[in-house]
Amino acid sequence: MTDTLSAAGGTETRVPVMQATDLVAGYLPGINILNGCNLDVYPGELIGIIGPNGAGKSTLLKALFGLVNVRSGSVTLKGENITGHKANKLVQAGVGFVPQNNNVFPSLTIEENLQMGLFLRPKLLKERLAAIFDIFPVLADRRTQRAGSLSGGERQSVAMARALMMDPSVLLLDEPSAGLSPVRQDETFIRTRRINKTGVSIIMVEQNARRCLQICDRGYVLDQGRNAYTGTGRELADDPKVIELYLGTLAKDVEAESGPEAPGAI
Ligand SMILES: Nc1ncnc2c1ncn2[C@@H]1O[C@H](COP(=O)(O)OP(=O)(O)OP(=O)(O)O)[C@@H](O)[C@H]1O
Repeated sequence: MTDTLSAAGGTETRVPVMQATDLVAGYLPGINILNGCNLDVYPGELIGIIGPNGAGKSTLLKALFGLVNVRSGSVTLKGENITGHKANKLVQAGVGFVPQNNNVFPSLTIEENLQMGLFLRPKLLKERLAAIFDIFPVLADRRTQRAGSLSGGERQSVAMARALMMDPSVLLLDEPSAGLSPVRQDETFIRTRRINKTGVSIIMVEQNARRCLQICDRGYVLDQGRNAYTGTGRELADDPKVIELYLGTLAKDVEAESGPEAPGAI
């Protein structure tokens, strides 16, 4: 599906950067986790996906990135069908993915981690490192430090930076603030918005639903593998039903679970 906009002198048809239509997907035979999900992200948008534990948010990201078997429905990238394409092919086509856990190579330095993100186009290393260090200046200062010695927030920065090395059109972020203190969570959200402002479309799954809705252009509430509510971040954050069902305790729970983290993190 495309969106037709009025523009000076005529109409302009916008093609979504990425679009999922009626996605059904799951891990085990006969058990579907996604039960007909729909999602689209247009150029330059920051999309938030929220919902209760087990709703299928991470599974949706994995289905977009070819990491879980799509049983029916489709995924397109700039209008091209990419349903079921493998992750390496998707990276080459302009999709970046930052998983929630195990998202850095701990024994490698920060710079080596970033280099790994560009192994498909090593000739661009100097140029891409300069662009990334512009967004993450602290990574440049600490480029020789091993990723295994970094805090959770710092690792998250390295993982995001690595995914950006290929200069993706769309970046998929799986709970980037998970396990971080409130201050580090805030830094992560600000950084995510900054990356988005450089022109990268972003689809972000988040447990910190309120904060996610504050920064995203549009959001999707998933429940039991289906779209429950969709709207702008503001519309969802102000919707009494969404507040009652999904925001009331969720944000408080996440804040209570977040532990302190060392100062001076990236
Ligand atoms: N590798 C797997 N094999 C089998 N079942 C899985 C696998 N990964 C996730 N699931 C199941 O899929 C369901 C949805 O999980 P998913 O991680 O997508 O939910 P979520 O909305 O991201 O939840 P959370 O906020 O708790 O991370 C859960 O019931 C989970 O147990």
